[in-house]
Amino acid sequence: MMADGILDTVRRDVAAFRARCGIAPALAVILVGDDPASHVYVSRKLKASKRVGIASIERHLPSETTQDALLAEIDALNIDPSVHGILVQLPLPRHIDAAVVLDRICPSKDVDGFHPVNVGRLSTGTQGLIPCTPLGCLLLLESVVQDFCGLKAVVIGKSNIVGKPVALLLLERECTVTVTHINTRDLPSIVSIADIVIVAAGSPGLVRGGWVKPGAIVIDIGINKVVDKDGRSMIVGDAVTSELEHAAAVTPVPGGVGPMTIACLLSNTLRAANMMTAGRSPDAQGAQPIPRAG
Ligand SMILES: Nc1nc(=O)c2c([nH]1)NC[C@@H]1CN(c3ccc(C(=O)N[C@@H](CCC(=O)O)C(=O)O)cc3)C=[N+]21
Repeated sequence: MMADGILDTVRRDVAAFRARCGIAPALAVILVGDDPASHVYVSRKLKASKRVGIASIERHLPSETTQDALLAEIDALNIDPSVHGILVQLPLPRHIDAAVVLDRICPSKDVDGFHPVNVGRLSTGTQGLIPCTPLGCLLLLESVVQDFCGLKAVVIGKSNIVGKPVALLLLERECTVTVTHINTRDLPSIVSIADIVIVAAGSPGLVRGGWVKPGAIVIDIGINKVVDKDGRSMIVGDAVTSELEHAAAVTPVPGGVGPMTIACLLSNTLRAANMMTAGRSPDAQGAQPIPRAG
């Protein structure tokens, strides 16, 4: 799996960082409340950190934590020089305004790439920290696409964490990008022109075989919990994989974009640590190039 290759590279580069700086890169993960899926994701992130030698700090706060208390927690991590990356697991409880919280994270420690400074950097093609899922999609695409120039990419979904940033990354690669969403009309006919289909709609079975042209590449970002006919619950994506034999490549769910997200989070943490120790950060002057695969 490609995520394993990235993790191997991160592990090697973490060792070099430790040799040079005498400390390990450190990732702080803040989890508010008891959402079971969030707990599973956070434990995966912490386990993967351990595997590559990144130190992790877990802050588990009760669901009734006030917004001010959460902001104070972020402030403390922001000024702690031994912390290189900060991630606040989403979704947050309803009484907390996620936009205010994400705004508070120091952009140079924002390993999710959700802070407006990093969003702005991405939109101008000059940022430091790229959101993990979109970056993972790009790396998967780069493993099968030699030249993106002029390819037609259709993105289904316009969220801030996936749809919009992945569209910007593909635009930066000179794709012709169409962003579609829940109110898009004639979605199947729009998808049918695509060389690259990126689906992040959270709708199981949305993308049917007949929507996708032969030879297209499908990146499936959906994570949907469904119950099969024997009553077992399982995770499926947004594309009907069994109908996509005519596609050039389709990412599976599970085992596709999800593990890449985690690998990119750790890669971002190492990058944040390297930028910080080199006195260069995405909120300082000096733009960082978008990293390439390989
Ligand atoms: N601040 C923040 N940053 C995030 O990056 C973030 C978040 N909040 N909130 C939730 C989403 C979701 N997410 C996933 C990460 C890994 C898998 C993953 O590894 N999935 C495996 C297992 C799937 C399963 O069995 O559950 C796979 O697809 O193979 C899935 C989903 C990160 N998110």
